[in-house]
Amino acid sequence: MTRAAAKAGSSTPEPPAATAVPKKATSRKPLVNKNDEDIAKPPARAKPAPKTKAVSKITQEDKHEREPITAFLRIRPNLNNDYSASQPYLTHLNDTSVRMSDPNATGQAGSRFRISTVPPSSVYTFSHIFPPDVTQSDFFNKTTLPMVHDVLRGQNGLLFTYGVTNSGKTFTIQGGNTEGSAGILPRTLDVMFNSIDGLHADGKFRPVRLHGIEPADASDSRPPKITPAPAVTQVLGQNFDDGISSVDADRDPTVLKLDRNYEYSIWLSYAEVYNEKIYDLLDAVSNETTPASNIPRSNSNSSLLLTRTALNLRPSPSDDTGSDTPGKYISGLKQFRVHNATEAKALVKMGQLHRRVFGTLANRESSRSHGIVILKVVRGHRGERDDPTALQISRLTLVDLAGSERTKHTHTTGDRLKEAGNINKSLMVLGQCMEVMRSNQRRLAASLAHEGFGSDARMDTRDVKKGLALVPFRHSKLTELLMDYFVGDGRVVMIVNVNPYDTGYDENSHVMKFSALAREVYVTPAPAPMQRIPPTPSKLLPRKSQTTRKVTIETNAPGRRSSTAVLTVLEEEEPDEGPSNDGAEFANPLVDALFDEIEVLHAQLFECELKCADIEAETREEVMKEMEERMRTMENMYARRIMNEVERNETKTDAKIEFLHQSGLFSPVKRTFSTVNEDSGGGEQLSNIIEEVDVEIDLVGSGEEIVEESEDSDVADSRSPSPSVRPQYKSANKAQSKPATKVRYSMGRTEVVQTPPEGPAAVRLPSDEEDGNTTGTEGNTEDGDEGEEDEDEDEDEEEGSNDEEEDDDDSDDWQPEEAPKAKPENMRPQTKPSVSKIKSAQVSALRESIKSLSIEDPDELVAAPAAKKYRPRIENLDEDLSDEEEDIPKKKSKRKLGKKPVLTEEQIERAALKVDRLQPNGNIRRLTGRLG
Ligand SMILES: Nc1ncnc2c1ncn2[C@@H]1O[C@H](COP(=O)(O)OP(=O)(O)OP(=O)(O)O)[C@@H](O)[C@H]1O
Repeated sequence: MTRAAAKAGSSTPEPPAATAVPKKATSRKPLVNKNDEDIAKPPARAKPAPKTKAVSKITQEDKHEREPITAFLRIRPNLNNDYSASQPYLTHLNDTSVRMSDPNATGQAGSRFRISTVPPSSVYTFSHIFPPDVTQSDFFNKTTLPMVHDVLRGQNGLLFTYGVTNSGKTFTIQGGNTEGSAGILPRTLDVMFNSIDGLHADGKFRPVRLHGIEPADASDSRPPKITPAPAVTQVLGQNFDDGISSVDADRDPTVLKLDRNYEYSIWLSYAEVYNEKIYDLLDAVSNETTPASNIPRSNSNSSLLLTRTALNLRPSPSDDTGSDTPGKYISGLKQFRVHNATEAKALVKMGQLHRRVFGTLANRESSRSHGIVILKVVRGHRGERDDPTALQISRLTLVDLAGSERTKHTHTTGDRLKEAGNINKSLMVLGQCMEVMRSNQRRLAASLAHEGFGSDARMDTRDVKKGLALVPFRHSKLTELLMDYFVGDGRVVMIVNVNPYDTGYDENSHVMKFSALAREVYVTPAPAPMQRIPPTPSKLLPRKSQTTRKVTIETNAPGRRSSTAVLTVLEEEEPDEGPSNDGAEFANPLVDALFDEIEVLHAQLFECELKCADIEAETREEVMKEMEERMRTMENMYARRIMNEVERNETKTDAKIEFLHQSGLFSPVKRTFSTVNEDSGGGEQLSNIIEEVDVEIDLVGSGEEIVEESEDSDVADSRSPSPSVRPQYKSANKAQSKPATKVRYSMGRTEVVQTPPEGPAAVRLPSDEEDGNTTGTEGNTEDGDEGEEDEDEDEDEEEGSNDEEEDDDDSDDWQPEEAPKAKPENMRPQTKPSVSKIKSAQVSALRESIKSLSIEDPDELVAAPAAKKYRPRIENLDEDLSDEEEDIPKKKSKRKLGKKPVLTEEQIERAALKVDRLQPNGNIRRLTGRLG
């Protein structure tokens, strides 16, 4: 853009704020475009020759009302309840304002960590807000119909949709496939052709550049050939005719009332801006370099080379119009004269097909390019048909912008990153242009509002304009192409599309901010100027640069086989003719460099934000993992502690139970005993041996308690059940000086228990082996020797496993505070010599008889190897006993017992006889039974 153009662009006058409008504004002429009579007497005829461009511009601007860019908001419905889980972050306050609240900042976790600079809640105002349930027809009538009317009366107009991906931009422009869902573009075509019905011009002239006109070819009046290249249709596997027949099914019946003295011809072009290059979507796709055999068939992967050429923008010569209105046109863009809406819609359809074929994301619905449809209306008075200077050309440009989301939200890389960068660049530049225009307009308004004298006197408006900032239209193809609208060449309407259920709150906030900014920019919707015959356009220079890229197309049309094709797209660029040959444009390298710098800084800012977000996410994850690990460790530790505590308590309880058993406080000791049935006649018959006798040989049972002399305490001592008992016993005897000694005979084994006269001071801890012996005996009597051995083996195994368990447990279990060592001699229990020698002799004899039962060492029988593990701390045992005596479960008496020696029947018999002989009236209870 030239400096002059930039100045002109930035010189849009002040907004019509009450304070900013000088008295001069009251003398402005009414809007000429509102009156058909004004159009009938176009300004070109009466236009005085401008002395200078600047003066001319000011004059032209001052003639027309300025108005802000109109911004409409359209809220997308929640289709198919896709976002049922989320709440919309837009609240529809009234027809013009809406509140936007960050869903992450409403007291939920994470709001403290928001890195977004976007405020959590803001109210935005629009010219009108359309709720999700607005119909396409209503929307069109309120947003676009007035503009269509203006265009047909000679006024230029620009309408563009702005919003993030999936917000409904394409739906708004093109519409859907269902009845009544036609969008703005097809409805515009319908209304235009409905309105000019019977008013078609003969088409002697065609429009060129922005405002130019030239004699038309005869071919221009023929209907356009609406057939995409065969390659394209075959690639897509679609019959294009089907598409055409369906385009006109949904028609808008609106008819606008026009001045019937005028004739009209309508011309259509369709371009796209992709990767900062402009392509013609209605140009025939060339595949000349590809042999016909290479045309891809269904499901084939053969490559097809398609070529298209990128077009340049050229400044529209000012002598087209005689005005200095700047602006650029797409050089070489094809335009077709369309005779009816159906024809026009078919062309649009073909353009969309090409857009899809050449799009890098051909299989996605998302538009990554800016689609631009330009409708030109050539209007001439019936009486001046042959006078080209009486013709007026107006333009309506409809732009479907690409999604405005940033790269960080789309996880774009490689080519997509470049593509996204270019989309962002053009939208960013659009925002910058608006920003600069707004600030220029404010400065100008402030200067015009200034009142004063001398040095304080109001500056000359021309001087103020010289100091205004340059609007950077040239920095993107999009703004360069649309710049003439912003500098006073028509009305501008922006449609903001928003999907309030989408997660892109930040992105939508930027969209809203952009719209707020746009609404503060004023444009001058001047009527399109009248024409003069332009000079013949210069010939195109030979093509220069080429780029190729691969595009993969997949089709999945319903009812058809899916097909895949790989295309090679050759994109050529026409040589840029450089700055305008009319001298209207020159570049300022410093400004260019500064804008480039801004872009670089913006890119760096994006990068930094992205990195920050990544680092934050990583840090959060690390912290979470560490916390989880710690929690797990603590959980395990506490679980282990609880287990240890439980085992310790169990051990303690076991020890107490054993202690109670031994101390006789808990229950009578029951033991099994096999003996000879007296009734069998002398005990000769083994068959009469009692199978199971619950016998307690209690030598004290009938009141004959054998209490040994202190000198015989060795007996008791030596038969102490477990070494572990001894210190306990000893300590108990310290308190109880007169322990009683009980000798028990149980199933061929003898045990002598020191029982203190009072309380449970004397302790004997039975071993598992002991109890096991009892069980084993029961089994033996039934199964005989063989079974007995098996049983023993099984028991051995079980014992082994128990021992293992116990050993394992030892590591975690409660440990005795102090393992008792050997009992010192002088600590042996002392008993009073209060028992008769006869009884003592009887005991000795009994012992002898037991010895004779091949039991070498009776101590072995009562040894309690496992007792070492269960050594209760007896200091507090009395208390514990009193507390827990009641709770001791009876099943404890059935603990698994150890192995014991087995007596033969003969031995049992002999022992029994001896016992009988010794104590014929003794307390031996015999219960009859049988063996085997
Ligand atoms: N108002 C609406 N009513 C019904 N469906 C809608 C509406 N708006 C959008 N849609 C549907 O939502 C989907 C996305 O819309 P669309 O393609 O127009 O989004 P977009 O903003 O153009 O996306 P992109 O920028 O990626 O091209 C489409 O399926 C479209 O039909």
